[in-house]
Amino acid sequence: PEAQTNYMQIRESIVNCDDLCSLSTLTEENVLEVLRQRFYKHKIYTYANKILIAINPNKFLPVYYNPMYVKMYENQPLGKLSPHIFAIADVTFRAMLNRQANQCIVITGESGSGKTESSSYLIHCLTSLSQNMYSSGLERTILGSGPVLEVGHCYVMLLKPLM
Ligand SMILES: Nc1ncnc2c1ncn2[C@@H]1O[C@H](COP(=O)(O)OP(=O)(O)OP(=O)(O)O)[C@@H](O)[C@H]1O
Repeated sequence: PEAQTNYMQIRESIVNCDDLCSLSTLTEENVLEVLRQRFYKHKIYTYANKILIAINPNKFLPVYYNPMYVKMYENQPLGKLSPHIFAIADVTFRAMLNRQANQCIVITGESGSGKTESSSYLIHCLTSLSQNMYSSGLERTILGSGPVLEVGHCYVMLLKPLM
């Protein structure tokens, strides 16, 4: 029973590892194990410091995309709450406003990994965050136009402050 308890505790700590940089031993095997165990628990997002790793669940996970989540992640430092794409949108948006400087989000992954889907969630969140400043047709316009720049398996989304 003691070995069983230890095993459960190790599993639990693996699943709760929100940031790969907090692993005491950083090996490819450990990284993959964390991502795998989290994925089994429907935790598709994990940080590697300020990088967000998203694993395509291939099904809609409503728990992630409740509109309330945009509010929840608003103005929160990265890493304070569970890893989420809305957190990335929020910190980038805030950095753009506070520094009055261009910011960019790079989304990369192989074909079918979820780049387009992730771009849509980012645009959705950025639109909500900026709804006081822009017209409500913005999201439709941006979603219709697709990512700002696509190079190979890489999308680059540029956020530019209004002068
Ligand atoms: N976060 C997600 N939640 C639910 N389903 C997702 C998610 N990400 C991706 N998918 C599913 O995976 C499919 C493929 O994703 P997507 O089209 O975004 O990949 P991609 O990286 O843009 O592919 P390509 O480079 O070939 O255009 C989507 O149609 C969607 O069904």
